[in-house]
Amino acid sequence: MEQTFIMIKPDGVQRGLVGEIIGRFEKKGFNLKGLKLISVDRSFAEKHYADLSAKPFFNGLVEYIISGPVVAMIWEGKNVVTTGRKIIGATNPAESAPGTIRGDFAIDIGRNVIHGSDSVESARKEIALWFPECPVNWQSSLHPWIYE
Ligand SMILES: Nc1ncnc2c1ncn2[C@@H]1O[C@H](COP(=O)(O)OP(=O)(O)OP(=O)(O)O)[C@@H](O)[C@H]1O
Repeated sequence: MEQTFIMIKPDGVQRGLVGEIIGRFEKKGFNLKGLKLISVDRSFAEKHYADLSAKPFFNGLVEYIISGPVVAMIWEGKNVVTTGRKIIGATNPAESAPGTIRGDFAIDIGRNVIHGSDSVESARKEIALWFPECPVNWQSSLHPWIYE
């Protein structure tokens, strides 16, 4: 089954949005396959955002991600990468629809609360980076109540 990497950024942790965000993914029907509260150092944050290293906001983005602990998660389910991005909302909260996480809880693009992988391939790379240990292997008993 498809997996995605979701990270609640330091502002989301500081603002007490962890339970709310996890609840949205759980209630949708996705399965939590990995979860940890972790502070990352500069070189790790630079590695995670390596694709954006040429962007003018790169240094600010790295400072933001290392400014406090983040919650790193693996979520699993059918189309979870694309649907996860829909649950999260547009990158710039000014353009995120109400009902999405960023639409409901964020104002500035540089404090947009959450990250979600943008493709199955990025999810694979990000899960390998953030969860080098083997995540717990379990299956939800709700499967037949969520999938036809
Ligand atoms: N113009 C900007 N100014 C400040 N920060 C920005 C800007 N554009 C993007 N960012 C930050 O960089 C992150 C990564 O940007 P990207 O273009 O990959 O968007 P995204 O894929 O929606 O976000 P994420 O990777 O966090 O899910 C954004 O979530 C945001 O925190």
